[in-house]
Amino acid sequence: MVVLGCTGSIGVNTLAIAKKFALDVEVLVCGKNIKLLNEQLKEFNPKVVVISDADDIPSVNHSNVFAGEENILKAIEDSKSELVVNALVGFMGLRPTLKAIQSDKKIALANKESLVACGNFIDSSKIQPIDSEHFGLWYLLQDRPVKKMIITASGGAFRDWDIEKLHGATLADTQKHPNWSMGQKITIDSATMVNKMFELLEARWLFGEGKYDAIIETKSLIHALIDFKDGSTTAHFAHANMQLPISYAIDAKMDASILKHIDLLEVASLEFRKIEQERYPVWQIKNELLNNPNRGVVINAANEVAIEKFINKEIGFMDIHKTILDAYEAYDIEPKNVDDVFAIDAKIRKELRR
Ligand SMILES: NC(=O)C1=CN([C@@H]2O[C@H](COP(=O)(O)OP(=O)(O)OC[C@H]3O[C@@H](n4cnc5c(N)ncnc54)[C@H](OP(=O)(O)O)[C@@H]3O)[C@@H](O)[C@H]2O)C=CC1
Ligand SMILES: CC(=O)[C@@H](O)[C@H](O)COP(=O)(O)O
Ligand SMILES: [Mn+2]
Repeated sequence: MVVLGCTGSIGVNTLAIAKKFALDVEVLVCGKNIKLLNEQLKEFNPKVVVISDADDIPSVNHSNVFAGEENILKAIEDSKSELVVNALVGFMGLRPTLKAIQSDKKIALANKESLVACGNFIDSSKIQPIDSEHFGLWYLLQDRPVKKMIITASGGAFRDWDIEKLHGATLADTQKHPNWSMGQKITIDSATMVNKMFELLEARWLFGEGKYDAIIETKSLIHALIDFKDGSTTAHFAHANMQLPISYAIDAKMDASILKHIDLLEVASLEFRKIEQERYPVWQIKNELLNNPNRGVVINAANEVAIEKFINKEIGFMDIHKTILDAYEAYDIEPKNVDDVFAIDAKIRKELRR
């Protein structure tokens, strides 16, 4: 397989599963973490390696190392593997997703930004979702009429903070996720609830038109629920560990034991909460966005610029919400094709960075 983002949170878990099932790793792609990459190279011995920065090539212990986006795309195209695991973060994951589809590969997709920004132009039949909630929905779906699909949110780092204090929240504060250990960007997205809004769009593109919603389940032990028309609701329970979704994304017929079952007596109780707009202001456009899913490209670009500015201390935490809501109002545009997606993304980034 080809593993994009091998040094990240999903990438490392993917390689743990590759090791467990003795799977062949043909290509490894990462950014700047050359130390971890070199350890992975000793273990997996891929044919091709691609990193982000050409200056780092001499530090990589491999004879076939390339750098930059063009070489990521070439490595996908040239590979013999049938499967590409896309665990890159952000909009930069979109071109590799499109290239993998064009090259007739199956995609194990963690890079939700691909679907958020470009879902209308991506053939979802090629995708097995890695995202835990979408894996949960996929696991629960059966041939029965569905009324509503519900995904859960943890509530993120600030679910119990005084709302007045949120303006002063720092980058370090955003990273204190209550249940999951993940990369920096998704952990910020979890604190703003942007992650859940993205996941509703992701679900819409993966599973089609229908009713979708999200609620907070504070322990992240339930990942998805389906309300069936008959009045039954089923829920997907599993420990908060991405190795389960990754295993199925790599092999949909997975029949091995991956995680321990949850002991409900040990859990004792679960708590559900409504997602409140006061704490998570972006949530006010959730329904509107679900009715206009093509506008995902707008909120994705605005979110990525806002996060950059927040990390650089140019704006405060709550300004991330404001940037997204303002951009959603200012840019009432929808892409008609893939080229439009890239053009709209570039325009919004340029204008918001001014
Ligand atoms: N973490 C999780 O549990 C979940 C993550 N996701 C999604 O999966 C994706 C990955 O998330 P996560 O693993 O947490 O992110 P991380 O930040 O942990 O990892 C990102 C990976 O992308 C690599 N990368 C970044 N920029 C470049 C570049 N320019 N060229 C090549 N490689 C690059 C990084 O390399 P390096 O570190 O070497 O710089 C790293 O390997 C995101 O879209 C996220 O929303 C979805 C569900 C759960
Ligand atoms: C593990 C996973 O799938 C993440 O997307 C997780 O859901 C993030 O946590 P939040 O529920 O806090 O957004
Ligand atoms: Mn998720």
